[in-house]
Amino acid sequence: MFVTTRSIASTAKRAFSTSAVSNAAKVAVLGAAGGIGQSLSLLLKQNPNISDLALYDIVNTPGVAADISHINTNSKVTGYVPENNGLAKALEGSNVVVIPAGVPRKPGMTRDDLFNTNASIVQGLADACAQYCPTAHILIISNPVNSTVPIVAETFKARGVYDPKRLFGVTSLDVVRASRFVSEVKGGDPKDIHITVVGGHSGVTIVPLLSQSGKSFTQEELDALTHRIQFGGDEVVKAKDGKGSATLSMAFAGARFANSVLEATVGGKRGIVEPTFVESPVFADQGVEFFATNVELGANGVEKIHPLGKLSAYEEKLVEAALPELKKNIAKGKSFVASKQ
Ligand SMILES: NC(=O)c1ccc[n+]([C@@H]2O[C@H](COP(=O)([O-])OP(=O)(O)OC[C@H]3O[C@@H](n4cnc5c(N)ncnc54)[C@H](O)[C@@H]3O)[C@@H](O)[C@H]2O)c1
Ligand SMILES: O=C(O)C[C@H](O)C(=O)O
Repeated sequence: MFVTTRSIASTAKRAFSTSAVSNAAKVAVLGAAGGIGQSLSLLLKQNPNISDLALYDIVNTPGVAADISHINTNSKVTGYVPENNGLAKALEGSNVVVIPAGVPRKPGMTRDDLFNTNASIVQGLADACAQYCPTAHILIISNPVNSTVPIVAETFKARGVYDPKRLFGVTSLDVVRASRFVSEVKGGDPKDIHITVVGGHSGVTIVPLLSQSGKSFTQEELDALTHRIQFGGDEVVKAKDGKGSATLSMAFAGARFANSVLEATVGGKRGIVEPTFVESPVFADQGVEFFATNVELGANGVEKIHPLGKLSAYEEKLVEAALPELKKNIAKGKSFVASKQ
């Protein structure tokens, strides 16, 4: 169902003609009525690089879209639900698709416990993206990211449209948390504290490289900060006490990552580097096909995958612990898609 009566054809045309900036884009949010989806859509409405914001969910998007559409920025907001081919209409002409659809954790659950529900949701949405916007940049927030990203890759491969440069697992929240948590211990403005976080997005697969921050830490600080960055999500899950996981900080981190992708792709800006979980050569020789490191973004998405850089002995051990878990998570995502074919 449309919130406005405009046809999808006119939506697509407008995406490149009547915005405040000449290179403005269409962005679709799938899962837009959820905790992350609503706040993320609110932040994206303030982004001048976006001319069309298409909000899709299985419920409630007409209301969310009507509400956000009153904000006085240039972008046009449309809301879609599955009826009347809503998903196809939301996706057609999209330059970027952000996916926070799926269930969040409750206390006592791991992200992998979400697999049974979220794998099918993500696969279904990925299959629609492969059909209706095969060249869009796909940003995956839905957990478990270590498995949902390979699910999207395999789904795109099955349709013959996979481009590894255009698929990103969003790990920005780990980096946002790391700079905040380090500032709490060491002082300073978190915006000036840059912590590289590599690996994946769950527990021991989240590997902060504190030795590269230019700051010095006692062993006690290293242990405490590393644990807090790896398990920061649990703090929010526990505090929300059964009402979900991080939504507001995730929306902030997701909007920042989406903006970087837009600036590099449709905006033509060069030299933007973001941490993200992508198909990567860094540990491919050890059978780990996807890995998060800093990635330079370019016109076609992934431009250059940065290496790990120099690691301390402590960090080498963290990476060693992350690799088998990552390998298992990636294999689980791939075999899920294979089992459906
Ligand atoms: N990558 C990260 O760093 C990160 C951070 C926080 C949360 N997450 C994950 O993001 C996901 C969403 O979290 P949330 O708190 O927003 O959950 P939520 O339950 O508040 O919202 C999820 C939304 O997805 C929608 N949805 C379900 N199936 C759908 C489908 N087939 N198509 C479209 N929409 C569908 C639901 O209707 C709901 O509105 C969870 O899997 C969570 O674990 C990831
Ligand atoms: O912890 C979660 O389940 C949500 C998210 O992955 C997070 O890191 O906050």
